[in-house]
Amino acid sequence: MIEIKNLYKKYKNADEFSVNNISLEIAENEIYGILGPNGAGKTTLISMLCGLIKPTSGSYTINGLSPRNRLNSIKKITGIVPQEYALYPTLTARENLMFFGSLYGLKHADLHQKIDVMLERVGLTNFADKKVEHFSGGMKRRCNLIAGIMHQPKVLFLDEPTVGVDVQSRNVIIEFLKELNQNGTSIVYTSHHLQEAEEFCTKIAIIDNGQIYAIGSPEQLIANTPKAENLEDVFISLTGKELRDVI
Ligand SMILES: Nc1ncnc2c1ncn2[C@@H]1O[C@H](COP(=O)(O)OP(=O)(O)OP(=O)(O)O)[C@@H](O)[C@H]1O
Repeated sequence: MIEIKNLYKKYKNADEFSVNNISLEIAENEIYGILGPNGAGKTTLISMLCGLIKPTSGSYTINGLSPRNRLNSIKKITGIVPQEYALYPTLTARENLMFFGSLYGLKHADLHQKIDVMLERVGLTNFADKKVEHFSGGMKRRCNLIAGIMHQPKVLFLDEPTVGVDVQSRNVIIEFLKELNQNGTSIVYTSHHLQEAEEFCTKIAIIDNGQIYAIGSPEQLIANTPKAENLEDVFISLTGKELRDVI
């Protein structure tokens, strides 16, 4: 589904590579976690795969399509749920979703019905016509999520989809994502919530300093790390205990 070959990214004026020779294969229908400490390169990697920023070198294909000549086709089959809310605060949830749906070329009649179904699925029916600026963090995250999947993408990229939400919202988001996956959407996601990733992901790449440190299913990663009882133990063993403070 996704093949990444020797991908590098060095931002303008940066001394170091933020993504430093990453090669990965992500199979169809996987729930693939890209995990790493602050500044590891997760967002940079996902942003390149979404076509938001250009690699310095290296290549990737999604469903056999290369962004060099098929970026528009890639955009049609991928969905993005960014870390920052991609919602207009002064519009209502429904208005936001109408806007994103039309961007994806969905027809008006279908769109109304689809929005109702999606809002219901994430528990936002009663707030459909309220402005997003009044929403709680969890409500914004759930609305942000459906904005990214209005066109039923084959691949969905999610950058920390459950950050800053309560347990109830988290559960709704994760259950919704599992359902999407069961209906044929491959998922690539980043998170700092290791217990969530351990339960949710079918495969995980742990990255740091722009490089891959380990790849495997959660069970494989735990089994291959001496004394590890869970994914957090694996993570600490690979990336260390040092703080990653940068400004
Ligand atoms: N636009 C930019 N210009 C210059 N450097 C950047 C830019 N964006 C990110 N970086 C640097 O690239 C490195 C990787 O950052 P990135 O945001 O990809 O990491 P991350 O793993 O997503 O971190 P976090 O968990 O904090 O979101 C960091 O050193 C960061 O400071």
